[in-house]
Amino acid sequence: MSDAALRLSGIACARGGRLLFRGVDLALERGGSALLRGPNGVGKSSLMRICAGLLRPVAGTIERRGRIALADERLALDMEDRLQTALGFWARLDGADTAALDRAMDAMALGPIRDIPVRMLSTGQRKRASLARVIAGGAPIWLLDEPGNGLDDASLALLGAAVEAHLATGGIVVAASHQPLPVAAPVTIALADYLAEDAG
Ligand SMILES: Nc1ncnc2c1ncn2[C@@H]1O[C@H](COP(=O)(O)OP(=O)(O)OP(=O)(O)O)[C@@H](O)[C@H]1O
Repeated sequence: MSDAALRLSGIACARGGRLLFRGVDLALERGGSALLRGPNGVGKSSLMRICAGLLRPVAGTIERRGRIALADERLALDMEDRLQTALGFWARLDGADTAALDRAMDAMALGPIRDIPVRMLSTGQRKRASLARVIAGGAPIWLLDEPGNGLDDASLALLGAAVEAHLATGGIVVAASHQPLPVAAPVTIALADYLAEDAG
């Protein structure tokens, strides 16, 4: 992960023909983290998708060095599979071995529910499962959209520890969150400061 980087320069975003924000800059190198803040609908998830390469900005440039993993409200796990099987599918695609998957499941305390079908998981368990998918995948750049949603205090602590460990090994984390990102001194982007003039 030593040369991971994510750089945004002058990013502007439009959805449904409406300009949301513009002029967003961000430069993260290894061990760097950023927190996107702002009210509902300001464009946090849209900016995450731009970072992931899933949405094209209407202006600006983006440079990614290193693989990206995105965890958002889409669980992206087969509802009928057992949790471990569903996570194993992604681990294989990501080239992660069984030990990496086991470590990721341990990091999110998923061991006791590994045999439960995904569709039966609670809200917080699903969120932990999607975080385990990201952890197991080994991508240096994590994009976490509302990673704390639905998590109890113990699970929030697990999230904080996982993020801290990732940054300590040279990873990069961008989180859109209504809660504080559980890491020290992230770059904070308050998207409301970048509203386009015609975005009411
Ligand atoms: N596919 C789309 N087509 C048109 N408009 C969209 C589309 N996706 C999102 N939008 C609009 O873009 C705006 C920003 O949405 P986005 O999900 O990025 O906001 P957000 O800051 O993440 O909100 P929240 O805090 O509620 O999750 C919203 O007004 C939303 O309705």
